[in-house]
Amino acid sequence: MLRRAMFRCGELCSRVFAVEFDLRAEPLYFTLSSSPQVLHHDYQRLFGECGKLFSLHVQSENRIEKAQTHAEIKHKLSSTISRDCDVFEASSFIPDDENSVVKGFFIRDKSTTTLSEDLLNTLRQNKTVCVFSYKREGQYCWQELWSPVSQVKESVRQYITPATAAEHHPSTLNIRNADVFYSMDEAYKVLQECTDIIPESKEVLKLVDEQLETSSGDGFPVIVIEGLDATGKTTLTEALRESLNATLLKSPPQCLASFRQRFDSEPPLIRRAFYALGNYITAAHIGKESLRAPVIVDRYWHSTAAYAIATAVSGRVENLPRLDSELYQWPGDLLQPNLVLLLTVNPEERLRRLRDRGQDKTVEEAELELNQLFRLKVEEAYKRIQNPACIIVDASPSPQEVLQQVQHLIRNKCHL
Ligand SMILES: Nc1ncnc2c1ncn2[C@@H]1O[C@H](COP(=O)(O)OP(=O)(O)O)[C@@H](O)[C@H]1O
Ligand SMILES: Nc1ccn([C@H]2C[C@H](O)[C@@H](COP(=O)(O)OP(=O)(O)O)O2)c(=O)n1
Repeated sequence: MLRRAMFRCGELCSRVFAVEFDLRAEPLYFTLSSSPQVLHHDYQRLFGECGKLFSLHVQSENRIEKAQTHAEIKHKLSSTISRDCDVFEASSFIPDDENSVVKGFFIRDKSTTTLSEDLLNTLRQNKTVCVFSYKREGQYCWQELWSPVSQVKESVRQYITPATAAEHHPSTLNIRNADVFYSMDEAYKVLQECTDIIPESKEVLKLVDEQLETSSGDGFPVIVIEGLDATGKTTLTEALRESLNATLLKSPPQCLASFRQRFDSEPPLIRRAFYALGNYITAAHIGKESLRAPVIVDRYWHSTAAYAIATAVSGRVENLPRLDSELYQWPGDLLQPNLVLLLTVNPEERLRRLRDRGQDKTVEEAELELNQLFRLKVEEAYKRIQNPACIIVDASPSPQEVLQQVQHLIRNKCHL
């Protein structure tokens, strides 16, 4: 019998484990079985190297607790563990089964110290954390529930059995209502669940309650400008406000500005729910303002969904939810704009603009590469969002030329 509620009896063997061994490649997938299996080359690289191997998963019925424990462990692993340790993201899931992912880490400790074991033992005090260790015998490797030497118990050996990739990348399985919210209620519930631990949640919910008098907007056109940081959104939206005599709004709205830093430090579940609610407040403002003048919006739901999806999905662009996935659909209860424009510039020009603003001067190579993967995923997710989809605008020319290009589009599409 397993000591924890985690991975209920019998369930363990129907699960696939995925270790993000190399971010540019597919994870390494394995299942468990009671009979030994010969491991081939890739698995030998992960399990065959010398050192101690562990995996650690967090499972709890309480999603806020689960998200926070996962974030704390991530922080502890990156700040405490020695340089001789490799830490990889690892998850366990039931293939193509929505919401089945249990997130965790895989730890390879090549040191001669007991630092990782001491740390794992501390983390294990938390009832939601489950630790497995891995042992080798020739070409075989097995997993068993880990406990410190002083408390060794009989544990069931489960042999590592190579598995193939499932149709949907595991990191896409838990996106709905954990990273992206498709109704206000779902995002609202998350903040309600954390009012005890994050008092600011109450204030945010109060602002949402006060603002929610949305008209569906039969008034002036509503134009959203989207794009990665430093693609020129501020420059363009200011120019459009002047030239169209428009009202300029943004999401998250000004009334949430003082809460942003607080929620940015929270795990994705809470952080994304905060941004989702920001869109509903902005929607209420749009509803009112569009009765008086055209409205320009600096970031809206495309940003919320694209960043959330790109952060949730690990590794390559190919791992994103498929083109026709429901995950790219606009929430049914959120006011739709008339036009969404996505500003794009090539990576070199964007870096130049960031540098001119005094940012990103000391980005290390590795981080640059990760940023590059992330940027590609955000842009691709932006382009896949539907109803309304965005129109791509090349924002590399001068501010004046970009403005003219956009004015032309607005005239054609919105008859302004
Ligand atoms: N079309 C453009 N050509 C060259 N530089 C630009 C252009 N648009 C904006 N910039 C500059 O690039 C930087 C980022 O622009 P900004 O409008 O602040 O982007 P965002 O709001 O998307 O982060 C600023 O220093 C701005 O002056
Ligand atoms: N409507 C919005 C706006 C921003 N976000 C999130 C998405 C990203 O995590 C950040 C991007 O913010 P960032 O500070 O880069 O943006 P600006 O510099 O304000 O253009 O905010 C969102 O989720 N929804």
